[in-house]
Parts: sequence; C-alpha cells; structure tokens
Amino acid sequence: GEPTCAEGTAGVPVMSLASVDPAEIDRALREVGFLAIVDHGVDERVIDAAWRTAAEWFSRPREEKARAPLLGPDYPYGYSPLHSEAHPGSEDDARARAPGDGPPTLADEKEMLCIGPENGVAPARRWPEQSDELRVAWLAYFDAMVALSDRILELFARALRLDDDGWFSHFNRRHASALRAINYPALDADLAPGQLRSSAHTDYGALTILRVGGPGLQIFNRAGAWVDVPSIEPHNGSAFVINLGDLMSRWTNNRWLSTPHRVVVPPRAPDTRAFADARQALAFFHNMDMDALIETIPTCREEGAPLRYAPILAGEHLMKKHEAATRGEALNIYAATA
Ligand SMILES: O=C(O)CCC(=O)C(=O)O
Ligand SMILES: [Fe+2]
Repeated sequence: GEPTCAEGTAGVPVMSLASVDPAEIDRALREVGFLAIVDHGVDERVIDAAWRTAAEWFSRPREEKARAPLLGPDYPYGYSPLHSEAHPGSEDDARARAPGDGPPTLADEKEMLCIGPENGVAPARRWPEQSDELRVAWLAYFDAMVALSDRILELFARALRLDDDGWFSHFNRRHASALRAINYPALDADLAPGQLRSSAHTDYGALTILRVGGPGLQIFNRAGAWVDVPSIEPHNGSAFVINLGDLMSRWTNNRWLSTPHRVVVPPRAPDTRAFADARQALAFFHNMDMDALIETIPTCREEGAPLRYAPILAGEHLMKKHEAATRGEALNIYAATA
C-alpha cells in the first residue's frame, strides 16, 4: 500500500492518522520526539474558526487586549502581552554574559491568549469580553483537541505494546489541558542579539498538538543541531505537529523524547527591506489528571535497565515545571548532548 511515513528535513516524519503503523510512532518518538499527522479527521471549519478568531483578536489595539483576563498568580491562563515574560536567553546570550551576571532576561517576542479546561480542575474560564465568536470557536476547537489527544493516546498505548488500547484513559478522566494561541508579530527591525520569538524549551505535559502558521519552528536533534521543522501543508493536506512533553518522557523511562524546540525569525531574503511576517500558532497542551500517579510504564521497564525516576503525581510534576520556569532556570540542553 501507500507509505504512511515520509521524512522531512528535520527528520520529523509525516504520518497519516488513517493508516498509521504504531511501530512507526514508537520509532519517531524514540528518535525525534516530534511527528506530524495528516488525515487527522478534525473538521477544517473548526480549525479555521479558531485560527481566524485568534488572528482577529490579536489584531485589536493594545489597550483593548490589555482589558482581557490576564495571566497571573490566581489565573494561569488568559492574556500575556508582548514582553510580559522573561525567559532564559539563548546560548549566544549566555556566552555573551560575564559570570555572575545572573540569568538573562530577554523576553520572547510573542503575545499569548490561553484557556484551561472546564472540568473543575482549573479556575472557571475567563474570556475576553469583546468576542463571542472567539468563545464559540475556541470551545469547539478545545473539544476537538481533547478528542484528538484521546485518539493519539490510544495509538501511544499500541506503540508501547500495552495490552489495553485504553491504558492511558485511566489517567485521563479530568485532564488539566490548556489551549494557547500565540502571536509572533511582524517585525520591522531585527530582534536584539540572542532574542527569539520563542526561546528554547521543552513542553511540560504528556503531548502537545500544534497548528503552525509559517516558518521558524526548530528542534534540537539528537546530533546536537538546531534543525527546521519543514512546513507540511499544503502538499500533504491539513496537518498538526505532535510533540511530547517532559511527563511522557519520564513516564516512558526516557524511551521517548521530550525534544527541546524554539521559534526563530526566519532568515531575511537578501535585497528586501521587509524583516519578518507575523506568525501564529495554536498549541494544545495535553496534561494528564493532576492526581495521576506517574510510575514507569510497565512495557518501558527493560529487563536489567535502571528505573530513572521515582513515582510522581502528574500535578506535582506540572507545578515543579511551572516553578522552574518562573525562577528562570536555564534549559541545559547543550551540556546534556555534549
Ligand atoms: O509557535 C510554535 O510553533 C511553537 C510554540 C511552542 O513551542 C510552545 O508554545 O510551547
Ligand atoms: Fe513548546
């Protein structure tokens, strides 16, 4: 039959969800930590509406957006304006600093709007009051992502040769997932040296479903190089990029990778004055139940191999990641792969 798996330039395989071989998923997640899916079955109108209402909302005046529910200590969702977050800087930035300078505080060149689940796990959703259309569209998209992540978790169970396709569903009764739209504004000047659209990070949870609009996403591969994730559309039809977060890597005793990734400004074409087009992404972060006990998955306990992690509650893992991020702990990927 038709091949279900083709290599992109970063080695991110593209798989048809209609005919995927779970062994290929296992291979991709062991070697790359990222894959792309087509034939995913999500209604294109649902995707378009979420995409369009996000873009429309980001295009509003700054003062209007600032009146939206804001991300803060009592509400870890809502709107984060441009430059509201400081992140560990890039490797170049770290090299440029004198010892003892403290962590770099270059802010990512992005703004974000986020909602959480509506299942009692998180504070009640707060919406920007200006757009009923956004609320309706995002509710549908959120539900579609929940359904798609359920399907992907079934495939993960098969990829890990668990005896029950529904193995993950026992940890997925009141998930703590979040939907985030990210706007990387058009640029009319270069960013500061070392500044990025999204600085290098790994995701926290089980898996992330990304809808990507435009170039710039890079992954840090096992050879220790930053490589572009090529755009999959339009040749392969509508696609989502799937990657794992730290929880899934831990759960599989590091069999599967939580791959560092970042978003850079694409290289500027010579002889043009335009710097960079705007870029948008929709990221659905799937988190397991807060009280899910994460102990190495039975089929990931190779005989004789050490168990790398003690059991932990998924909620505790998530909080530790949030705390590390707010302390600005740098992601030490360079040392890890040296
Ligand atoms: O914009 C993208 O393509 C990726 C964003 C991302 O990695 C994140 O928000 O965690
Ligand atoms: Fe990410």
